[in-house]
Amino acid sequence: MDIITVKNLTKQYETYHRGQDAKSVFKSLFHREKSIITSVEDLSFSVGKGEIIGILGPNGAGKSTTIKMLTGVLYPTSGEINVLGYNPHKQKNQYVKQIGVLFGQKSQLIWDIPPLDSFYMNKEIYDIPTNDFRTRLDRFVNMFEIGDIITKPTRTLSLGERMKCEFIMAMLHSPPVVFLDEPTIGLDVIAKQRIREFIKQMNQEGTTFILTTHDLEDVERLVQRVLIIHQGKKVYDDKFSELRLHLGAKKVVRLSAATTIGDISLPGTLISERISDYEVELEIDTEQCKMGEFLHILSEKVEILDISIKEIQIEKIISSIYEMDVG
Ligand SMILES: Nc1ncnc2c1ncn2[C@@H]1O[C@H](COP(=O)(O)OP(=O)(O)OP(=O)(O)O)[C@@H](O)[C@H]1O
Repeated sequence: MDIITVKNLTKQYETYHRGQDAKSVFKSLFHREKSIITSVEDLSFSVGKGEIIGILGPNGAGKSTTIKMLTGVLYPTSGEINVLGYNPHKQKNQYVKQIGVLFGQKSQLIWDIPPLDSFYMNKEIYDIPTNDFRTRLDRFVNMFEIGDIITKPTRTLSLGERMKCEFIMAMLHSPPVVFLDEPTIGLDVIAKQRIREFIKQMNQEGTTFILTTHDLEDVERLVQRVLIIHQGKKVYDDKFSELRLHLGAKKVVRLSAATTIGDISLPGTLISERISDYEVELEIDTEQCKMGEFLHILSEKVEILDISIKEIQIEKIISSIYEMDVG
């Protein structure tokens, strides 16, 4: 069952040219030339209940703008958004109670007071019954093991501690849909792991998550479906597991040899990086060149010292999708 539908969503920003040099900056004080930036263009997708969907794309692709429109922070220029039957920007007051929001770069906690006081503030804002509030708070604090820090002023907390508290802020009213914009940005490996476990647990209990991230480990560990946007447009929307198929059956081979490695002219084989005369990284399309055949021919050409065979990196697959779109 779809609980989010987005149809032909477009967002344009109006900006004014100021120019680079002093003369044009001065001129712009009297006459400002307007220009339009299209951040999101004709974007359509839907999200089913219980999904974890990742919105990916390079810097400036329009991910945050999309999340801001979905959460009702920004008005779309055109198009439609329906989340749980609500129109986010038109029914904002009722809508905010249905969703949780976390912007990795922007805090919802109040800097000078302890997180616990901010949690109590949300209890009032969201009308959370006292018993539910206590049960959820106890549970989340135990899950994150942060019982000892929630009474310290927020400004004294580490980034990881603060982010865990931000998650609690976003989840205390038990929203069915949660939007996360860069939820693990700047965190260490352990904190990232904790946060991913938390998201997974909440998802298993029925929460739908829509997240943006540049962290491909978030994607590999959490996300079931990816939506890739580039220059505001959707360029990919499918299961994460299908992403690998996009580049065919490619493998990466790291090879070091006792002798100089010259050109390896085999169909479906390409030297992707030459580290030295004796060490290279190759990309092999195993549909065109079987691994056994490759190894056999290779061993006739060079004296192999070491070899490793890996799956192609997910970064490469994703950037190949942007590149295809760029043409
Ligand atoms: N308030 C604004 N006024 C004008 N242009 C804006 C505004 N906000 C965003 N943009 C532009 O819209 C485009 C998309 O920005 P957005 O922040 O949505 O990208 P993003 O995919 O989230 O990028 P990043 O990964 O860097 O966070 C960019 O070109 C950005 O400069």
